[in-house]
Amino acid sequence: MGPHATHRCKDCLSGRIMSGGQAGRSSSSSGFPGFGDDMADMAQLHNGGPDGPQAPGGGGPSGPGREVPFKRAKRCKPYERPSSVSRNAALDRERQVMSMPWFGMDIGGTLAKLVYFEPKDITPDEANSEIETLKNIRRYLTKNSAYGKTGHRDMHLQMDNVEVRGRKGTLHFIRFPTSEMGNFLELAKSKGMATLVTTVCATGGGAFKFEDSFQREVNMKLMKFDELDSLIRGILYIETNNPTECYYFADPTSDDHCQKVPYDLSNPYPFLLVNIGSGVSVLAVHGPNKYKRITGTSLGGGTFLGLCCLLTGCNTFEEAIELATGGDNTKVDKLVRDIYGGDYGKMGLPGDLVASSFGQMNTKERRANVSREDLARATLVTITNNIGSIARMCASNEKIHNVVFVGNFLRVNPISLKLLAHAMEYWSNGTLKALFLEHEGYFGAVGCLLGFNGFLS
Ligand SMILES: Nc1ncnc2c1ncn2[C@@H]1O[C@H](COP(=O)(O)OP(=O)(O)O)[C@@H](O)[C@H]1O
Ligand SMILES: CC(C)(COP(=O)(O)O)[C@@H](O)C(=O)NCCC(=O)O
Repeated sequence: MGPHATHRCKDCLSGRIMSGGQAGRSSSSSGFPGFGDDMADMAQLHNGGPDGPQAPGGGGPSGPGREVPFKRAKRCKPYERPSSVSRNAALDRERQVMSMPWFGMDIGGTLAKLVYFEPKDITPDEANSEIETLKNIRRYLTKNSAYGKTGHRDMHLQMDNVEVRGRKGTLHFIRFPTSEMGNFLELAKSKGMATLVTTVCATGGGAFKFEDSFQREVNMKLMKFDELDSLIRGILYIETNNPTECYYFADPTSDDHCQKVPYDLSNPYPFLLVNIGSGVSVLAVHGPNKYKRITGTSLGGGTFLGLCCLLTGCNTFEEAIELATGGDNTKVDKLVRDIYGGDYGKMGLPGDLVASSFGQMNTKERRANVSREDLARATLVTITNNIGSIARMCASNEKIHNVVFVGNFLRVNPISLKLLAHAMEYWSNGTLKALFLEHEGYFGAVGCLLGFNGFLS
């Protein structure tokens, strides 16, 4: 290592997922420490090195997981002082990233999640110099709860008085269908986004798929982050900032006694993380920067919605859940008692256990007797039980007791929450605990918004 080389790969520093507050506002060239000349280089490292962004942590579809620390260790390299050209590029990048508005975006297979940071500590000087477009965008986002036909702000999830990149403010949570990306970009353009120098922190498959459209339509650069890194970073940040984020269900099968109980996740490791989005990823998390993707399944939230639309003619997730709420899956599924006439005692299988999902639907008579509601319920139970079963096996293999379920499949979906809670407890004789988080599908978006803090602290 020469005199200008310092070994400062982030992986060699102690694991730190930081809240923005840990980077103050007054000691770098930009006034934001941690966003100094080396930012672009660090960003390159974070994104998987000069060869481009890193792939999700799995070893291929449903394949064996690869240890993330191993992958990173390979990238560990001595820091070299950037040339003046790359220093200028880094400064440009820094200016773009630090200029408001600040967004974190997770563009998934079904939903795009947009987290907007509204600064509340604006000084009079800043307010005076703030351009009108920026003020309008802030007003538009924070005064409305619906955007166009399909954009929604989840006001109940809003987080006030939080610190991001050293600034105090409010986090707003917005979602829209990924299929509406074209309309979103048009709306953003109509609000003057293209006239701002903006870099948006982005994650999820869509950060790659739509990168060119963002540049072309709204002159926005996407700073890409890996979705699983972002997911974990977001969970740790939100959990730290919201004391009532995590909960479990006591007595999940009892209509009368089931209740949501807060759970303290401040010492979370190890935990199994099951992200139920369009598809499902299962991770074993041992530390802020130490996790592996164990497996995944393509039978996820997208499958539930797709099958439900096919079977019932419904058109939205909300409609699908409403139908399922009024349905009875035992008219569709074949239970152990339908086969045994009761329990299969020797193997400990109770009579009311589903033996075969949709197993009754092979006869005309049965098909004639099921409602759309029953079909929706059976679809929901099938997908949920399958995920529960995979989660349980993974937890048992990894010898992990806490299983944290996230992802928008769990949105407005108490049936699946309770089924998962029951399944974990019942099949493990009480050794596994299913935990849930209030911000269900927004962790990736928050995590990538915080991205810099993760490696510049
Ligand atoms: N309003 C909604 N529209 C579509 N799907 C929804 C909605 N709310 C919840 N979901 C469920 O959430 C899943 C997407 O979850 P999410 O975590 O956002 O994953 P992704 O990143 O793959 O889009 C859908 O497949 C569906 O099951
Ligand atoms: C490819 C994905 C990581 C994309 O994430 P998503 O948009 O579904 O949240 C996810 O859909 C997944 O892990 N699918 C399962 C692939 C498998 O292991 O079979």
